[in-house]
Amino acid sequence: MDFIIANEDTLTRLLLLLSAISLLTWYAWVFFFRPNSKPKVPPGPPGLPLFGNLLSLDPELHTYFADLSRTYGPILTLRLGRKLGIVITSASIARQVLKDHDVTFANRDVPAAGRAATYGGRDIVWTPYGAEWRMLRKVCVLKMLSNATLDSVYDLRRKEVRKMVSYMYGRVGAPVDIGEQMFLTVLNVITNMLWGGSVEGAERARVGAEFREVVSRITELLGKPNLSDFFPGLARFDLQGVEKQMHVWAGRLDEIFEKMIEQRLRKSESDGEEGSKDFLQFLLKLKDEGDSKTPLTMTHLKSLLMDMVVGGSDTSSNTIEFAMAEMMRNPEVMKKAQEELDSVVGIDNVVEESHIHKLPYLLAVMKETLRLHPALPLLVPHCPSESCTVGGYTIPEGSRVFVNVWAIQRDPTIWDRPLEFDPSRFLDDGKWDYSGSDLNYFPFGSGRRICAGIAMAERMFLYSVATLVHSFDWKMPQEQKLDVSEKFGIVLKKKIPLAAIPTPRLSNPALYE
Ligand code: HEM
Repeated sequence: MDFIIANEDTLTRLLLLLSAISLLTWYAWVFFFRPNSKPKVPPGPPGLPLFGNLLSLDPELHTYFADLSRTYGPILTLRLGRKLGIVITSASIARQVLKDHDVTFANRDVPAAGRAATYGGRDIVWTPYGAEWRMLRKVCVLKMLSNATLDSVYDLRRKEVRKMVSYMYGRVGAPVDIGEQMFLTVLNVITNMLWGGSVEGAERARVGAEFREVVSRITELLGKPNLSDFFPGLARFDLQGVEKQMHVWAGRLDEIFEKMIEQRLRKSESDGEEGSKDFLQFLLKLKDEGDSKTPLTMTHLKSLLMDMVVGGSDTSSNTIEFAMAEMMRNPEVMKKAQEELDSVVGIDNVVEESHIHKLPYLLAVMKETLRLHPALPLLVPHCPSESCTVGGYTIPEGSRVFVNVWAIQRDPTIWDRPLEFDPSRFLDDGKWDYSGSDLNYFPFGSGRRICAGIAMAERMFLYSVATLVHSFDWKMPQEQKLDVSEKFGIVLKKKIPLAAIPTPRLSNPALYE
């Protein structure tokens, strides 16, 4: 009997021991050895409780992010209050986001400022990927930004560019603010296409300066880190006043839109069907026709006008300003561009848009300008609609994804002498284009959310820059240094505006009329 009891004791101890060993083994497997089924979020700098990395953000986000990537690698995490920011700084990871997982990342993380500027985010830029976005984009691309429409309104571009040349001719010998003049020109082209509105004479400078300030304030607010975005619970307090300011600035544009729409409706009533053929007229007609599935509403209509004015103006004019500054800083580039123009256009002639297809060097100047100074250095932030694995890490649903195209296009492993402005790197082969298919060079973005205005941007840039450098030689006022440093915003701009002195190159004063 004693023997049986002793054996039972041993058995119990043995069972207990085995259970303990199994438990320990399971624990070790789960916590130490089992591969984690979900990869971790990317590494990133340590942050403070609650605020994370918010307080250490540098206002020059594009250079700050590039610096961080040198420590934390091509995909890194920033804790921005309650939101995760993911920064991507390599072509291969950018490809995964914008191409391989295109649909997952086709949404935007709409900032409070964006919502305030666009009637609740009802425009192309901020609307989530889906039927409404497709409808808006189709309307714009087909009816305003297609090559066919752009061909049909060449006269508008010509009129505005000639007006600018004539203004500059009148100021020969004195500095001209090139960014301001280009902004006015692009704005007049856009508003002419929208509702036939262009301003002349003294009004041109006044209205243009006002518009420029409004657009510049709007893009500044869109690029500014805002607590409302990082602590959604605090959004209704608008602690930094970003939304309030945005309502003021965007409200100024809204007043203009309202006025134009009202005028147009009155005119349509009196003229009947026969009326203008501009984009506003087309949109009003489309709104009235209604489409049962995804109708265009008045809110959509106004937010499209907002996209065209804000998205199309200083992106193009800032790029042209950078190009002029880079060419002036690199006189051999300016010389080559002028020689090309002289041989294609001639010195006793004016540039026409039909010439631009015959100017490969100028096209290379545009590509090189957009490589070094991409107008949207972090694109427009994307946002995954569900958690997704990228570069071996998890990007959680709802993160704000910054693709640092500015840094990728300066990557020394891709680009030889990356900081040098050398358009000839784009001459040898047709390898680099604006399609976004090569993620080493994608100044207009890539994938579904690629820029909707590439054709227009290309024409405006090439035609305007061709005209500026064909018509004039340019120099800096004596006491001023030429500089190409940048100021971050959702749209990159020159820190110091370029004011340069034009000297006529063409023989006949009639060519400046
Ligand atoms: C040099 C000039 C320009 C550059 C470099 C540029 C670049 C870009 C970039 C990088 C994006 C974001 C792509 C992404 O997030 O993946 C974008 C979006 C957009 N751009 Fe442009 N852009 C320029 C001119 C224009 C013009 C002239 C217009 C129209 C008049 C325009 C309209 C738009 C619109 C509507 C979007 C939003 C697209 C969407 O979310 O579906 N852009 N642009």
